[in-house]
Amino acid sequence: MTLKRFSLLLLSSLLLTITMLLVSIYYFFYLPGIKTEVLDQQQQEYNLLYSALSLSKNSLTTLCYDYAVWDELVEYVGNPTDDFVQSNMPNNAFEAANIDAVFVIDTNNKLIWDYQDDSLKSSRSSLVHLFHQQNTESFAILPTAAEIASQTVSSRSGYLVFDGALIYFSNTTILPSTGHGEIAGSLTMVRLVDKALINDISQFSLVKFSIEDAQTSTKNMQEFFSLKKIETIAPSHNWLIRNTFDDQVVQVTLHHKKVSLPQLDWASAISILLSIVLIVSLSLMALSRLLIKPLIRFNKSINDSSDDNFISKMASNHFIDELENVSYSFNQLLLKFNAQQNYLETLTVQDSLTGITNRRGLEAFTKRIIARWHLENVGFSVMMIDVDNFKYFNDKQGHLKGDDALTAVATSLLEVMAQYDGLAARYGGEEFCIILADNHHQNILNVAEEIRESIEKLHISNNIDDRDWLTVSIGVVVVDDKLADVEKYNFSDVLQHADEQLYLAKQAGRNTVRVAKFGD
Ligand SMILES: Nc1nc2c(ncn2[C@@H]2O[C@H](COP(=O)(O)OP(=O)(O)OP(=O)(O)O)[C@@H](O)[C@H]2O)c(=O)[nH]1
Repeated sequence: MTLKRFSLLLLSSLLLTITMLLVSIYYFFYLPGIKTEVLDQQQQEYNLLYSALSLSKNSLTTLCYDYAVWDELVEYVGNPTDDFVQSNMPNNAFEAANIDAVFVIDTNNKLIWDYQDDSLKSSRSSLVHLFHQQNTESFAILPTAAEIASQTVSSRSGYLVFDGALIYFSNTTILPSTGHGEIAGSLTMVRLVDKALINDISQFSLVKFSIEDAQTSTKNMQEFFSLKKIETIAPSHNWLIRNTFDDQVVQVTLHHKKVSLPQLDWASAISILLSIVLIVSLSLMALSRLLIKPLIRFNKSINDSSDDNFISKMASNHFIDELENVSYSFNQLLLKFNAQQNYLETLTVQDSLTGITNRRGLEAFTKRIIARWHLENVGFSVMMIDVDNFKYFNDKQGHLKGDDALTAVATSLLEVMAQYDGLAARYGGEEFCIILADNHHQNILNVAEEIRESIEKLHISNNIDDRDWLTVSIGVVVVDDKLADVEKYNFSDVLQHADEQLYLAKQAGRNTVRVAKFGD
């Protein structure tokens, strides 16, 4: 698998993983959290409504008891006076306490005094009638005759429907404040659960609710006045409130503020997905630019090198440190490799003893000269240089000294040739060859003489014949420009001619130069 494909695969799986992670977070963490939060809120709203409705019930019951168990009221039932009413039962006190009706009844169930709010005034007789009517043995609202006779203290409260409206009543036997003694009658207080009260409770509890007639489908509806746990999220929840005779009277509907779970917003989801795709694409581009492309270039430069044997340096200044290190190490390796290569190449064209170019190097150099000669008919010169009586030298002074002498001769040749356009090489054994671009007869003769003299001036001890120093004989051939039928000749012909001149130089007594024109 290519690196490009691998990174594409890697980033695709990254894209998939991020998407799945986001979806999982949404469904397994975010949504359940929100669900619990909404359920908690709905439960709190129910608890608040429960407390508020209970408070409105309980406060009436407490107030009724406080008034009923009171010596002055006992006295008043026995001897009703306007003074008592004016100073102790003012209408505005009941209005302030949200009490819509108050009835003081003696032990004979005779109405002694009553207060009714305007909303109930028109139904005054019917309300009292209702109390009496409902007062049976099984469902009593007022103390029964038997209870009065047996002086049984009673306290009753509950819901009733009156003229289609829900009322809450509380009835307590009138007793002296000690809580003992003869029952003087009973006190009934009524609170109308009308729109005004519902509004008050709504404002007080900050919960919106309504109370309506119980619908027909109340079979599975639960009782309101037993603290409930809300199990499901819904826009509203319903409960029943029964009247004191256990009839299903009204249903309470709590309208929740937070009613639904957040829906998946497709526009947001798509924009998140697009953002992820964008981020992943940018990452891919960055990865490609910073890592993949340099590696591909790196690979290409190595591959290309196998075709032309030339390895180019790897580009540096990479953003990724490791890549920079690889590039640096590779370039260092390349430097070492090139140095080795150069060294090996030098070895193939360098004479190991004298250090100057060997015969192979000479042939490589000659190719260019010969090419120009054949193609453009440009002339040149060749010198064959042979150390005189070298066998004798070796025999007398030893082979090692002979090697040193050859090295000294080669070095001297190099020094002289440094001034001229040409190449000095060891041709083999004690024989050297020089190729010069110049083909001016006199110039070449001068160069050859300079070489001959420079060797003699090395003063390498020889002691042969009458000569003290080691010398060389030189055979020179000058190849003129514009030679006729140049294509007929090759380099070996030139060398052979130079060799002939060398032979003549030896014949002439050695330590001498012989020059001839090629072709003569
Ligand atoms: N020390 C040493 N001797 C070498 C080397 N190569 C060739 N020789 C010697 O060079 C000598 C050449 O001897 P000859 O060919 O007889 O020629 P010469 O003695 O120089 O006589 P002329 O050329 O006629 O002056 C031989 O004894 C070779 O052994 C070398 O690399 N080192």
